[in-house]
Amino acid sequence: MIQVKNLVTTYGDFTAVDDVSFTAEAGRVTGFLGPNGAGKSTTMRVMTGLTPATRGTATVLGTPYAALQNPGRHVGVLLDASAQHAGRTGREVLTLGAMTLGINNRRVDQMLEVVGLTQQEAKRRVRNYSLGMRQRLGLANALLGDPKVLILDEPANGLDPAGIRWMRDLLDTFAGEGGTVLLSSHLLHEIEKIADDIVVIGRGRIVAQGTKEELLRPSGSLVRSIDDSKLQAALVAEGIEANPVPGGGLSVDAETPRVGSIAFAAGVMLTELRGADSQGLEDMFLTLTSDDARQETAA
Ligand SMILES: Nc1ncnc2c1ncn2[C@@H]1O[C@H](COP(=O)(O)OP(=O)(O)OP(=O)(O)O)[C@@H](O)[C@H]1O
Repeated sequence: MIQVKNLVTTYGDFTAVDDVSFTAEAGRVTGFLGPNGAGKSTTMRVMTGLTPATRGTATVLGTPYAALQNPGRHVGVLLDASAQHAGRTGREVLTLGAMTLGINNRRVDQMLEVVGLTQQEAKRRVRNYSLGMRQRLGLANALLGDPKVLILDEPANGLDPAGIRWMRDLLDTFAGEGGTVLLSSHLLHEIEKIADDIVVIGRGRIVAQGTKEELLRPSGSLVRSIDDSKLQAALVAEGIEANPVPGGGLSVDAETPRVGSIAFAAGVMLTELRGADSQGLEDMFLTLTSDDARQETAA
């Protein structure tokens, strides 16, 4: 389990992470989603002891990362797949990793197989790896010490759709065996495919968190009737928000049975009543992204 509590990280007078709290549970894959510059990497760097917290705490398996003995045996970390030594072969990277962790060299071959790098590819220098291959190697490195927790910054970056599916299966298996996975991405559709739980961050603050089903669940209804104004008045009188939508009808902040019964009581005949589309998270994320894009353009 990973626990972040009221975490604040500042760079000079700039607050990159602003009172962030969330938990990544064991047995689940938690997606950490946010636009570029939202504070994901900074949070992960604090979790792994690379950047100090200004305030608040981040613990992994109940302990600050820096206090773990031989942390690679407990926590697998992949923060920047491009930062691996370009002059070493894939096999050398893993062999050195195994030596540092004090584990049997046999694990190198096992991990190469797990991440789908061939013996031939393992002999190539990392500078000649594609980004997707570097991600696979980084993941093999993170898995070397047979950890209980994985912290992965943008691990799907550079993977093709088949690679993303492969990663989802691998992380699902890891979590299925009781492991904790936290992975970041700036792409909603990537996170949607891989994660069970989602934490959304924007400009250093958590803006939403919950299970994927909760966050993507359609909420509200779309209703059309022979008298939308009368229906709107009846809904508003019950304290329910109802707004006209282009093309006719109302978008209503209530589930369909409640809308149906209010329409019935008000004597308004309905011509259409259905659940709204699951646009909520996507809309929120697009707003976050466009706000940040505007800021960057203005800067
Ligand atoms: N060492 C640093 N000094 C000053 N500002 C920094 C430093 N590192 C990060 N920042 C700033 O903190 C903010 C958060 O950056 P961070 O890298 O955590 O975002 P991110 O969500 O991981 O973004 P991306 O998806 O682009 O990787 C950004 O505005 C960034 O410019």
